[in-house]
Amino acid sequence: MMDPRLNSPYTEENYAQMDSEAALMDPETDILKLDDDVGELQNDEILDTEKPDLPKDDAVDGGEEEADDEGVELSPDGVLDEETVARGLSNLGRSATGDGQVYLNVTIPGFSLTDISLIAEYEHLQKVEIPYNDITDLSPLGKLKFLLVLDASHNRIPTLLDFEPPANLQTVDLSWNKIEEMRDLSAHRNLEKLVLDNNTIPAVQGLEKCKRLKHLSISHNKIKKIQNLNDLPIQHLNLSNNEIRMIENLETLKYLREVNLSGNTIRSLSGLDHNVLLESVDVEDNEVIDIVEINHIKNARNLRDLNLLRNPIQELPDYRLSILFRISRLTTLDRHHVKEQEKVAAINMFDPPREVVASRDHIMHVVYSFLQPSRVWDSTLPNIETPYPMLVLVGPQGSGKKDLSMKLVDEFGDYFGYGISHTTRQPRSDEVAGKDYYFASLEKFEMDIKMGQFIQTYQYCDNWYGLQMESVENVAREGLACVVHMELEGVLTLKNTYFEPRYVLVMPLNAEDHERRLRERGIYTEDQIQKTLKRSDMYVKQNQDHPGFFDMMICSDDITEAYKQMRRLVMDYLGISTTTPVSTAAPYTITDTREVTDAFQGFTGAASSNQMGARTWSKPSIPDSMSQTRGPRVSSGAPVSRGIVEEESIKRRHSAAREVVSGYVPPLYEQLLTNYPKTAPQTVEGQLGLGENGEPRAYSAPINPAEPGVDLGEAGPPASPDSSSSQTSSSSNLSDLDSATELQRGRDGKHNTNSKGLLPTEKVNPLALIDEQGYRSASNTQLPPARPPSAPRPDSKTGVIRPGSNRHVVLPPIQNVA
Ligand SMILES: Nc1ncnc2c1ncn2[C@@H]1O[C@H](COP(=O)(O)OP(=O)(O)OP(=O)(O)O)[C@@H](O)[C@H]1O
Repeated sequence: MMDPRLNSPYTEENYAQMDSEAALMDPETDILKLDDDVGELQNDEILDTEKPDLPKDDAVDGGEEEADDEGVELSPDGVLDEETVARGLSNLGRSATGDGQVYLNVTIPGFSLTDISLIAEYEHLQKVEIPYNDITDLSPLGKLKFLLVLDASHNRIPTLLDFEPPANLQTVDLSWNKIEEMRDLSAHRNLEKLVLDNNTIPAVQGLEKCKRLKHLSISHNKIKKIQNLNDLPIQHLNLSNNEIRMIENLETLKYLREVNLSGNTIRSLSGLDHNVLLESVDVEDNEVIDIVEINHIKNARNLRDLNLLRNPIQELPDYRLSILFRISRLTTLDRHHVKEQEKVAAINMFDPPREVVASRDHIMHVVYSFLQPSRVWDSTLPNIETPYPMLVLVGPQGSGKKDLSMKLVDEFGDYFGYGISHTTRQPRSDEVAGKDYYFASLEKFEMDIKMGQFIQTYQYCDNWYGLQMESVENVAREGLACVVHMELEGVLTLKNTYFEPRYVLVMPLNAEDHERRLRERGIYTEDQIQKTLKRSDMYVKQNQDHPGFFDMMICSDDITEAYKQMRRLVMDYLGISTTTPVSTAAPYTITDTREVTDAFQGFTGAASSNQMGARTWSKPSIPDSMSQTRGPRVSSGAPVSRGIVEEESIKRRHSAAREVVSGYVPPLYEQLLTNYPKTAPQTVEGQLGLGENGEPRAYSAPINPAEPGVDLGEAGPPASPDSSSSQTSSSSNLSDLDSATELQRGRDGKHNTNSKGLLPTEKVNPLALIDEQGYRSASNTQLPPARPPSAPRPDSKTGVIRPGSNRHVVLPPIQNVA
């Protein structure tokens, strides 16, 4: 057998041949490895991939001797012999001195070696693997000047690296030995990886000069305190299964990427706050109990792997989602791969997007309402033609939307009623229960939720707000469109319902004015003011990010101006001349009923021929069928000015017609960018009514509080015009009214009148109407039970008109009239 200690067992010829083949050889075979490669060889890999997987028990104990197949005894009495070394050599390559070919590695596991003196003669070895022996003395290694990698794990070595240091020793595995303490390793300053697992080391020390140490593992020892690691470039630190109680002195480990502190008695993750490059944290089997501990590793932007198994924190409800919510970038948690769905679930659970909250809110109310005995809300029942008309003023607190709503209802009481929300907040001194809000205790509010009463609810500044179906229905039953005001979240819920309100964003654009207004009210805390101001940005963003979400925006910096704008808008809806006041408080005179009729008709004509969309507002007073008979709008010989919507619509149609005739097809981008209204222009039907004998009057039903069967509740009905004042206002605008009355004539030309000779929508109590139809209402405030499927549907032919949705007047869409 050739002497393996020789520099080159091969001739120059062989070497040349090997040199050329080197690149082709499989590195796995471990037959040929040039010395150039050794330097680049990842020491970790060497240890990991080449270390024989020999459990300690399998190692040959002293006394037993190895023999090969031919019966040759290897290293008798634990003394390393040449034959054993020869068999363990591998990786032929250029020597570090560059003067020949040598074996660079030796692997001699499990030979019960106690004496390795012979190894000193193989001075070119760069990698020595001698695990699973009984070695106590490594001093012969001092002769291996070129040693880079040492694996002497599973031996009986009592002292750490107690031999003359090879200049470049980089990787050392001395796990499973008898080392009782760490000594000064200043001499091994090129150490990059040191593994000292399963010894009995009580303290980390002696590493101060190891300025290249990247990997330190001292698990299963007796370490009580993390210390003496300052400023080391450690990337992987394993101090698992020690007696460590707190994480400390790691802040200077700027390169720390992986830390394993499992199997200690650590309660807090504080101490990891500054290790921002952490990718993996393993604190399995510790005493981490509080979810807030996670905050200490939140700053680690690269953290992907976290193990908190066997910590009390696992007992927390929704523990896994809580963690994922706090650190959503994790890919592995508690050794389990994190699924995308979990991350979504975590966000939906702990910080759900407003849309999700709204959907849940909606689902909750739908479910609770289904759990109640089935009810049909006639007046707001959706139908294929038009939804029930609602106007929602939305904006941040203090934007003035409530004032605008109230004022609108005051002035346009013939058209709008105020939808009173419920709230758990305390009434203010100037507020009237049942007018501003229905004030309820939290218990009552919750009970109402469970009773399926709400359409939507929202918690704002610790108080609950909600709109009940009955509030809307109360307004609808009067034949009025409902005006409500709410925060954005309420709108998001409403958008899930079958209601299709128009949404007007009332926005104070000047933050300072807004703040001043909030402060002047003197009812908000500083926190509330700040929250409100912050939420203003949210409204602006919502408006920008979701074009069309709001049908219109009104700047409410100047509330008077805002109301003017609102008023114009509403008058435009209603087709009322903008030059004339409408309220009984500020009546205006209609000089020529024709003008009114014509105005309405013109409005109808324009919009009805507009095919841009289908969403409409309805006013449940006038049969649709009648609304189609109107002619063009002319007033007193002069054309009545059209609404802006109408004008725009006509312009668009004319231009479209011209383009079609001329064969012009707009390019795609133009089609895409054309700023059509987000909401569809509609057919405008009877909004106006003619009184009997040609008298103009309000067509909507003035509710007489004294009238039996009508319970107005605590606060009475939503603002509703007084019928006498309406009637006497031949002056009263409601230019509309003339034609509306006309429209309310039956198909046979007769009025659908009740016993008092009034139009059903004017005097008929909807509840009485329901009773007439055989429905019973337990109390006046209660709505009727569901109509049995077999029950005849009330219709105008029988002279009884179902309140609400079977009669429609349609309002045009909101356009910015500014
Ligand atoms: N049903 C509801 N759903 C959601 N938000 C609502 C609802 N009812 C009222 N809100 C809104 O809750 C917020 C707080 O109501 P509150 O009555 O305390 O407001 P405010 O201080 O009077 O301010 P504002 O003048 O804007 O109404 C307001 O923005 C209000 O519009």
